[in-house]
Amino acid sequence: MFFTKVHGLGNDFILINAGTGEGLPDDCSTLAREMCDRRFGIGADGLVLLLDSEVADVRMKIINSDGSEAEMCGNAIRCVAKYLYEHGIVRKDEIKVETLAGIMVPQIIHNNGEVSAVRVDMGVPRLARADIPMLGPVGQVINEPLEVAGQTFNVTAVSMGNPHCVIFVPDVAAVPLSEIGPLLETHPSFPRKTNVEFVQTVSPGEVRMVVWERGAGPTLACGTGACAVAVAGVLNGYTEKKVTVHLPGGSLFIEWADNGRVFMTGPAEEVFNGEYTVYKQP
Ligand SMILES: N[C@H](CCC[C@H](N)C(=O)O)C(=O)O
Repeated sequence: MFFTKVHGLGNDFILINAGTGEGLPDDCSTLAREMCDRRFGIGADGLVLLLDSEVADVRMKIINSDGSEAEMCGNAIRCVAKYLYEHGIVRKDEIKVETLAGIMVPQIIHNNGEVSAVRVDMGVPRLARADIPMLGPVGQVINEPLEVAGQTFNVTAVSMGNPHCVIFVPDVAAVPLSEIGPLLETHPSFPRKTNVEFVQTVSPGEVRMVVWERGAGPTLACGTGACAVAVAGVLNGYTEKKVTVHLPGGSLFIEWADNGRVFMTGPAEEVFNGEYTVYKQP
């Protein structure tokens, strides 16, 4: 099985151009867990399968390193767009990608004859509690107290097709991410679990965040998470609708446009190609 290793700001993926899906196992969750294992496999935050689509240029199936399938992935879709363009598979500046969160439209950004970045229309954020999904009364979840391990966090919930629990703090460096992240990820208020973002406002146009991802744990970057953070910042009155989001792996530029849609701009890198053959011991 041939693969390409890609990343967006260090949020890394194994990308397989799978076409009809022939040759893939029925259970891709186990394949993802094995391939993503950083000791016994290739190592990655997730497995991205490119499949034929009847409604878009390609269908993107995202499987986290724990084997769970995600509705959408911001860093991966930038990598997918650049891969499709540079390999001549879809030689268009606007590429339609079918995902469980809907059809996303990454745009190739050129500079000096090269692909310098990808700008993605990430669609309209879902803010109704039921659409996150999150348990509780009808309405939005903005700066709402949530009890975790005897502590109370004020959370803002945003869905970019996948769920995000955003918490503003004075200093992200002081957040015990590995302790609190998994507790929030699996909090009973989130029936499909959630991604968890802690954010420090630097200025109305700049924030710093760390992320504990659903199904992957701490990652260097999260594209949908950066979008959720940008939306939460506006909802709480902390930031403007155009914001630079600094993550441990680098920065993304997010705009919540007047038409209600969120746009994310950032880099995508192809690192190496390989062939994955499982040699089961006899
Ligand atoms: N772990 C996420 C999927 C990957 C999202 C992230 N890597 C991104 O760049 O958006 C989830 O289960 O919702």
